[in-house]
Amino acid sequence: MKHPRCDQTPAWAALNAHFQGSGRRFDLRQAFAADAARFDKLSVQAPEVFADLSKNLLDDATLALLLQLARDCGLEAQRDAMLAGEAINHTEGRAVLHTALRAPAGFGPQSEQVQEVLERLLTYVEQVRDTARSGMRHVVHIGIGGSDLGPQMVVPALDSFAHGELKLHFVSNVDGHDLAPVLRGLSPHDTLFVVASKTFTTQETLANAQAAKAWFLGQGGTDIARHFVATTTNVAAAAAFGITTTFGFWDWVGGRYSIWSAIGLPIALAIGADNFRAFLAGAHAMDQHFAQAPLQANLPVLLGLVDVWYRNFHGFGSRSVAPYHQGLKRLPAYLQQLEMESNGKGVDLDGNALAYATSPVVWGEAGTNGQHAYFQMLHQGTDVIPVEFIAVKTPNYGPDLAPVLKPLLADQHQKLLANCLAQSQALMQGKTTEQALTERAPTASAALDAQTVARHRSFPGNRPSTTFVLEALTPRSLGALIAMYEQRVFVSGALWGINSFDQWGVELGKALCSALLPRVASGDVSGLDSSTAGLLTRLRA
Ligand SMILES: O=P(O)(O)OC[C@H]1O[C@H](O)[C@H](O)[C@@H](O)[C@@H]1O
Repeated sequence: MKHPRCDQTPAWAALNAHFQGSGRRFDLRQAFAADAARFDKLSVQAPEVFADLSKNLLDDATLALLLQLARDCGLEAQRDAMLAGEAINHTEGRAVLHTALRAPAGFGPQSEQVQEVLERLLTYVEQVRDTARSGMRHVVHIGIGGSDLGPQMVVPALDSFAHGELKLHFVSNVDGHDLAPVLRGLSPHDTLFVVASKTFTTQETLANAQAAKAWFLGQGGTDIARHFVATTTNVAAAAAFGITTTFGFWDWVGGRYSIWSAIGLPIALAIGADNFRAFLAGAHAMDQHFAQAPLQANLPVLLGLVDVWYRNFHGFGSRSVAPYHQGLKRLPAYLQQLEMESNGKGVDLDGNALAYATSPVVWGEAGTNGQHAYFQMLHQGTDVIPVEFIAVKTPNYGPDLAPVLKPLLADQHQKLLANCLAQSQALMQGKTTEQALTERAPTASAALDAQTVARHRSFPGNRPSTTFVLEALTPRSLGALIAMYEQRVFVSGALWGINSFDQWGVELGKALCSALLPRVASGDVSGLDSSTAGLLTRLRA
């Protein structure tokens, strides 16, 4: 069924008028002063994730119009079509059913095959974990993009749940500087290689897998069948490569949504079967919330609506993610693929060029590190960049924490939380020149007059942010958090009327790379543009 594109709806026109009127002049400070209940009204408790949306540029009228936009675009019907397994990835003729991977047995589409692989995978996982001390203690996961970013993000995030004897390594880049240092110091007899590729055709992954296999045999390794496993939808290609132990998944799982499939093998190896099931269960709980909660209390829906409000009306071009948990340091990279590969599209479902913006740039760094690098721009730069803070109430430093560290790290955790709160407060409050004038600036140049210094030291404020709070970073809460982001990306994509589930934009570079590869070897630059020819010649010289 066809649904109206956002810009073809009455709500879109009404939002435009509202933005041109009071919407663009909205002031957070006044909104908080005028309404003591703002936090209560604009915060949502979803499964495992509490979200404070109150520091966003939203008033009742904006929210009502955004919810109307969701209805005008048939968001609920679009959501239900995805969850029911309709082929909503229409350019590839595929369903989009990553939600089926985390549903309990017997629930929804594809359950039987999902459970069959999951059981086999988790049985294998427990065998490897049980014998890690005497068997394979190192796992080298080889994959890229959606076959890498998820495990690479989640394994350190859940470090305190990890098997003490198993060490996980990740190799993705075709650059040998990725593989070489990982293999240095490893020995084939206690190393397991996991070759992860949905298609099993990806240049980088196949090159690294070939090199790993050659290294394994060269170092005296013998049992490829035991030391190499593949996670893929292309079991035949893995077999042709010489890998007989394979855990499959299906074309209705997008690469960037595949963390819940066999691609999650390294996560399951690290945290074990029960914790992996909890990770899936957390995501399923968020799916149920997304499927059932009324739009105005539906967290992924509200987030997606705010994204559209900022991108298309305020014109904000990027969003920064600041997880205040070191374990989540790879979350921004994970979210980059999730959001920018999904929604970085320029045509609607019928292939018509869009007259409005789609995916913002998503970027970030773990807090507090980012504060000492680019937060300057967030506070005083000329662009308004909404920031997303993630705070975790209760830390977990894992087993065997030295007793002397306990009170010290408890204190550090308080500092971490205070920093997180201070940043969103500072973005919102800002500081006027008059306020700055009342303060002494110890490092200010004596040659400058006070007014000039105060202008440099003032902050515009009224800069929006969202803060998510998790009780603790656990397999379950992390599963829910990731699912929340996935569904939110679905929401903005559905309103924009784009296909969030293909990625044709990565193909041209791959094709040109294939054409250039023999030229890099031969030096033949005939017919190339002068820049490419000049660079190629220089790189070969
Ligand atoms: O899993 P693979 O088939 O090896 O693909 C790995 C990655 O490469 C592609 O270029 C896509 O842009 C990604 O969506 C995908 O996750």
